[in-house]
Amino acid sequence: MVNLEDTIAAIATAPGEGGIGIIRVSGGEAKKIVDNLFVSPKGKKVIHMVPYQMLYGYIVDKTDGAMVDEVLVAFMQRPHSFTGEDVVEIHSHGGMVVLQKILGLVLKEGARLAEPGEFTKRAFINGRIDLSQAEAVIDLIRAQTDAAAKVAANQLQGKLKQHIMEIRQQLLQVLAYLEAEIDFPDEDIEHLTGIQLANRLTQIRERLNDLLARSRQGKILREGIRVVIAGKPNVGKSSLLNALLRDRRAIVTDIPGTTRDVIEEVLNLGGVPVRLVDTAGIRETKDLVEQLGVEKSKEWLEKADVVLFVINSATGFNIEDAEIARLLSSRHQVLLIINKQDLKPEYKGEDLPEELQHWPRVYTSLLQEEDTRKVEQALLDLIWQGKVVPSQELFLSNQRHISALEKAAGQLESALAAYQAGMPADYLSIDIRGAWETLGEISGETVGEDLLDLIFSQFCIGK
Ligand SMILES: Nc1nc2c(c(=O)[nH]1)N(C=O)[C@@H](CNc1ccc(C(=O)N[C@@H](CCC(=O)O)C(=O)O)cc1)CN2
Ligand SMILES: Nc1nc2c(ncn2[C@@H]2O[C@H](COP(=O)(O)OP(=O)(O)OP(=O)(O)O)[C@@H](O)[C@H]2O)c(=O)[nH]1
Ligand SMILES: [Mg+2]
Repeated sequence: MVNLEDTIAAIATAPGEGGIGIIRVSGGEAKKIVDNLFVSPKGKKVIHMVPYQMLYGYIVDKTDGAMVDEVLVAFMQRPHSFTGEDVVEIHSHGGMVVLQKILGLVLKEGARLAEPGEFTKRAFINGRIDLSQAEAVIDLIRAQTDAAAKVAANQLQGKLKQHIMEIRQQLLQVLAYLEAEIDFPDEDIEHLTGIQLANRLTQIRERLNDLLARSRQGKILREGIRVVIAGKPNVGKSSLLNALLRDRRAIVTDIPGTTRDVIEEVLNLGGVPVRLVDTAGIRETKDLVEQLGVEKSKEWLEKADVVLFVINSATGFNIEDAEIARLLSSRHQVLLIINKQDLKPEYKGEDLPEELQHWPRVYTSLLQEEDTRKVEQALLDLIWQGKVVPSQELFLSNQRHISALEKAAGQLESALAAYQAGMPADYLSIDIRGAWETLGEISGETVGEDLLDLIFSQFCIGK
């Protein structure tokens, strides 16, 4: 456990070529420490820092009186700062030597180097933000697409926090009624009827389920999905990869067995980070290298979220395709790509086995640009399953939060079941209290030190 009494400091900007760099100092001594290093243009040593006003001057190394850099200094007075403590920022030139030198001087004045994520951790511990907002900070920094950044920004704004607070409040109210029931069963105070109680619990559970439905999308935007292109040799898998990437990434020839190794690329599909994987055509083969490729294809199929299963209109669905279909399980989402339609436009998949008929499908000729867009649209439809939540309502993407919501929904479910089985009030209250506690894990009110440390250690230094 790190000491929160210390004044901490770190370089907050990315190391490298930036024009300006920021050293952040937070804690009780922040003002004094920077004051000791800062000299105003008139040579004044002890300066008056006005909160939220930039001061111009120099950082001077007292040991030799040398000017280290020309800087701007900003002071944010507690509790009105990111961490809730006094924060002073030194905005210097961006070079690493200058930044390290100033940081060194700040440490010499008595600050300690901040742990990764310690500024944000302090913001959390001082009640400036809840845990879901702290986690949103990491997500925002790591976001790879616009949409993922939007989800994180919504969460940082406190939209999830708000829901969790309200739901926990509702649970507490129900608990209060139950306690009254348990403690003063005969007295003339307001009791909930059994039906009212069940209604309230059902409402809360519905609210949790509604949040969970939205979280699926948030998670996709945050983590992306893995899309594996599979099929027998020569059906046009690599052509599809190239078309989606708008790039000649993979070798395409009319020789079956062209692709030997998996090819992985990242694609931004309407804001969804898609990890697109082209695989070797799956077939029985005597060629050792190809065999290894086929093994790898099968391994990747296991890991796929979505499979683009490519078949060839000219040959129809044959025994080789059937072998590959057997490798797909109900866990996979499958989009059938019925390719080479230019060779046999009348083929409409009529020979597909009954159990595969329900898969969504696209008819393509990959020699045509607009068919690529048809594949993209079908893929997006499959990913979103026709439900697109307005972007300002997306604020849930983190598996930790999703698991807690699922657990809480389950606890309410079992409270309802207990009610239906006619169990006594104190029995119900155990599950309801459990749900209240589980939701507190999202906001961070009921999590242990270990988990906090784990979460904040994922941050970068200076955040
Ligand atoms: N220079 C700089 N830029 C930055 C940050 C920073 O710390 N320093 N941030 C750091 O992540 C982000 C901005 N986040 C911040 C969050 C709260 C406060 C803050 O001082 N809040 C006070 C005052 C608000 C007000 O005046 O209304 C408060 O909440 O009381 C500052 C920055 C991004 N840009
Ligand atoms: N006529 C026609 N030819 C296509 C179409 N799509 C791909 N091809 C051709 O089919 C051949 C095989 O394409 P690839 O993309 O290499 O096939 P693949 O599935 O990756 O094959 P392997 O890597 O061997 O498994 C190439 O000559 C492509 O130009 C299409 O829609 N129509
Ligand atoms: Mg290929």
